[in-house]
Amino acid sequence: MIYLASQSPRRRQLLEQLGVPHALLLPDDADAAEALEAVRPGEAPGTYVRRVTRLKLEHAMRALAQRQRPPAPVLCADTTVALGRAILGKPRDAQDAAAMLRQLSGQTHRVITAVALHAADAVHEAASESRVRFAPLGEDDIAAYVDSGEWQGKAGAYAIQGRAAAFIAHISGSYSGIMGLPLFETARILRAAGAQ
Ligand SMILES: Cc1cn([C@H]2C[C@H](O)[C@@H](COP(=O)(O)OP(=O)(O)OP(=O)(O)O)O2)c(=O)[nH]c1=O
Repeated sequence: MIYLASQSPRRRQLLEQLGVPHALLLPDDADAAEALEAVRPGEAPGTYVRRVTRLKLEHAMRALAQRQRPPAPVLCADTTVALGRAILGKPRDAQDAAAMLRQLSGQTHRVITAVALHAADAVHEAASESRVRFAPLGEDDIAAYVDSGEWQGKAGAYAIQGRAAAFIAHISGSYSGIMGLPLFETARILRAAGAQ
């Protein structure tokens, strides 16, 4: 059994796909968890996503120690959308979501997901980077998508596993990584740690 330190239902679903028995380790304070995701000025997307993943892991390890739950490996992840050097996080509101979708329209961006696992006093890390090409979007496409609410809580304001699939002309890389948990890399670090 491992702990999945994540509030994301997608990550839970993806880990189930691997058949890894797990329990959830959720933060007591959602605002503190959100604060971990602040971007430093000038930080490159790959550096950012790895740093935030390590912070999430440290946060989760503290929660585990405080709650006196049985020890087991702890897994966490972070996903970010990068357009050039610009980091597109989760949109603040509908307007912000529409602005992100306008930026992504007709462009290729990267989706980077880092994973980190604490097991037997060692930390194992991996990351996947994918490229995603959006078709040009009309204002009507953007308005309908924003109305659907699917952008909420999604890096870059879209979900490949949802209606935004209709916008995506091409991907190269890891579909599960774009969704939030790269299964190839996750399985590899679980095996390396003897956790699977
Ligand atoms: C690009 C993209 C992102 N996403 C989601 C995955 C992540 O849940 C979210 C990025 O936010 P994250 O901060 O990586 O994760 P989270 O806050 O949802 O969960 P936690 O930190 O508790 O683990 O965007 C999709 O579901 N589909 C997509 O196509």
